[in-house]
Amino acid sequence: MGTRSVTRFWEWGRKIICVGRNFAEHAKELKNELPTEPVLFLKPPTAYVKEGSEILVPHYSSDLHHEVELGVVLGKAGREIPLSSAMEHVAGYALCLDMTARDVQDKCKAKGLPWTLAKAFDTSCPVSDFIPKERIPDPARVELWLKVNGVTRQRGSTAHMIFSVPYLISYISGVMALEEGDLILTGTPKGVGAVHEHDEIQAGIDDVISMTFKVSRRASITQ
Ligand SMILES: O=C([O-])CC(=O)C(=O)O
Ligand SMILES: [Mg+2]
Repeated sequence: MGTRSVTRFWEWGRKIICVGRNFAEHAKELKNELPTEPVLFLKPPTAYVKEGSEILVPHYSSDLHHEVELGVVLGKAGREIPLSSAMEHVAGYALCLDMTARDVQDKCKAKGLPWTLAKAFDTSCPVSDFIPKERIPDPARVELWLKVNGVTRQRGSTAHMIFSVPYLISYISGVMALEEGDLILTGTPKGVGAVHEHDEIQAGIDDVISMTFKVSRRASITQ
């Protein structure tokens, strides 16, 4: 492959590592306990969707939720990364949605099963353009917001994260090697809720970026 730039990280086919329950108010609204260490799950790179394409409700869900999150784009590989140098591994950021089939996730939770069907389906990871690191001098001071059909549903500051961006990088790198082009979704603030076919989702980071997606329904597979 010729030269490729991490500014188009979604084309690299690398890991998407998601952190759950990283905001106390969101853990509470879903009646989950506060985590004592980060809750992690994965999405495949086929989950990516960019502005101009639609978010598809999976055919097996009738309760698709939006979760607006700050994404961290890795610029440098590493394992067992110390907290003190964690930020050197960040190339930049992206505004992300962790689309979640909540009805399916609730069933998985009740049965103690993994969340793959609820979190990893095609179009479950809408992302903005790459945001260079300099545009966000402090990832603990990012104001995230999300509107559905013009009505504000989520607004929250990353100041309220339970585990900080450098801590997450260090922690995750002790579980799995981080690679250039990986994306870490850092968890959603409160206010998650359902979206339906024909809805318009608008999300943003104050003073930095915004993006818009339409919701459509995926046709069921006839077997
Ligand atoms: O609520 C969930 O499904 C966990 C999660 O992804 C989050 O907190 O961002
Ligand atoms: Mg999430």
